[in-house]
Amino acid sequence: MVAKVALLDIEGTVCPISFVKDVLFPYALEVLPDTLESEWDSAEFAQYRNAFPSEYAASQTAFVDHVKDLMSRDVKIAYLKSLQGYLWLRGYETGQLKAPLFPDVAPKFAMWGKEGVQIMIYSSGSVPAQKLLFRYTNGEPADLTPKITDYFDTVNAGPKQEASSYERIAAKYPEHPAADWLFLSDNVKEVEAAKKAGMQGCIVERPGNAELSDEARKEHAVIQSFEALPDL
Ligand SMILES: CSCCC(=O)C(=O)COP(=O)(O)O
Ligand SMILES: [Mg+2]
Repeated sequence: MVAKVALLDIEGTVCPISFVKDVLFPYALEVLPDTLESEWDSAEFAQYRNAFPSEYAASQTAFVDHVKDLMSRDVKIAYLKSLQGYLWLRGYETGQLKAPLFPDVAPKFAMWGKEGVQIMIYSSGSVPAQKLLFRYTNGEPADLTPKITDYFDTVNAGPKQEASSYERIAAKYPEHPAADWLFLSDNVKEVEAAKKAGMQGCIVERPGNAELSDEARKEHAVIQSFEALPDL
């Protein structure tokens, strides 16, 4: 496995799914009513409110009900992801939120840095939300953003289960053909899409992730820790 770019998913790959479901989502729902109360008509909040379908942007009650419904079904739609990033900002800045990265992640970032391997992120979370998560981690140093070259989400790259999204990402770096990229994710369909686009792919199996099928284990490389990755 020789790669020049490590392209990383977030949830279920660098941090537990439970951090997103049991910490980030409840935090967003907790601060939502007060945020709407104080910012509903503000110019800053307009970009988030106006991105919602008009029937939900019309009243605070409809807005909250829709956000709750989307989050209960873990719908990864761009306007929700964008709002979540905004709601999490204060939580990270005040120290209430800190991303619990798996212990093998930061050491691997350091190693890739030494080896000249570029680190890029591709998550359903919005780019601003991705930057917050890597800016405020439980690691030492806590801020891993200086090690990350670029960030991709469903807005600037497209859906994560489509090969065309990975082609778009690779095309931004003509010096790195698709074969130079290694995509790491907990999601089998995402890894299959990356491989279809010509990237290398590997499934990351973390505690709390969905069970992998025998077929997925046969078809793809599966690791439980970044330590298991050979030097790139
Ligand atoms: C980086 S924001 C928090 C995670 C999140 O909201 C999300 O949807 C993560 O999905 P992923 O594509 O990283 O599995
Ligand atoms: Mg994931």
